[in-house]
Amino acid sequence: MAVQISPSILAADFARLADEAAAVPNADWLHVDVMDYHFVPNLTLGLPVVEALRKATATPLDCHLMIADPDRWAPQYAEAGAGSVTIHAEAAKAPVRTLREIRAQGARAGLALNPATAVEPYEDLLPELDMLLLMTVEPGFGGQKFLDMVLPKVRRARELVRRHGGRIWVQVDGGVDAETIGRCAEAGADVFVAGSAVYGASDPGAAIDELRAAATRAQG
Ligand SMILES: O=C(CO)[C@@H](O)[C@H](O)COP(=O)(O)O
Repeated sequence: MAVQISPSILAADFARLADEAAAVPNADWLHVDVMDYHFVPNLTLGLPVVEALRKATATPLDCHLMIADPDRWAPQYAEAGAGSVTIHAEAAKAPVRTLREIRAQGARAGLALNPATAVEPYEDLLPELDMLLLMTVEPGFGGQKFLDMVLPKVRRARELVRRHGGRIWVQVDGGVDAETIGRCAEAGADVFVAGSAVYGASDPGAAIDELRAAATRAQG
């Protein structure tokens, strides 16, 4: 599948979110990290900001819920207009119901796995999914170093997805930059979240072009 780049607004200026969204017109998605001080030791934003961003940009929102009770809140993010809503396997208590509710609201449904969470136990959930998100840092903060140990899991996820028809996107998130993105693409990822590498660059749009080119080259 063609490479997709999803810049993470966690690395953007929160006081100027509409401008920051406008600074990346070539992004496929805008990655919105929702954190609640419980599932991760950080707090970011919630539904009102997602609703406001939805009106401020035409770029679809890729909401990644790092929250303790995704079963309660995920459908509301889809209802608020997110194009994709991803819940964590480690937090969801009723993932089948929640993933179905996300889809019923018209959004794509994603399942995220922390670096130490294996993908194989979730094979039976694949029919409920549009995307698997493999964290390549421990969730909670931007600007961390990419964890190479996740790359074999990216390969295994791609193989599982292939056996189930190849329809599901494989997203990587954390420490993705112009160097690490090639290894992720080569391992089978096709959707790339990048915070610091995009919003830390002097020209965020050019940084996206560079990431896309590096991933496309590595896909071969
Ligand atoms: O979900 C997270 C962190 O928990 C990510 O989306 C980060 O925001 C990515 O930031 P960089 O590692 O690219 O700076």
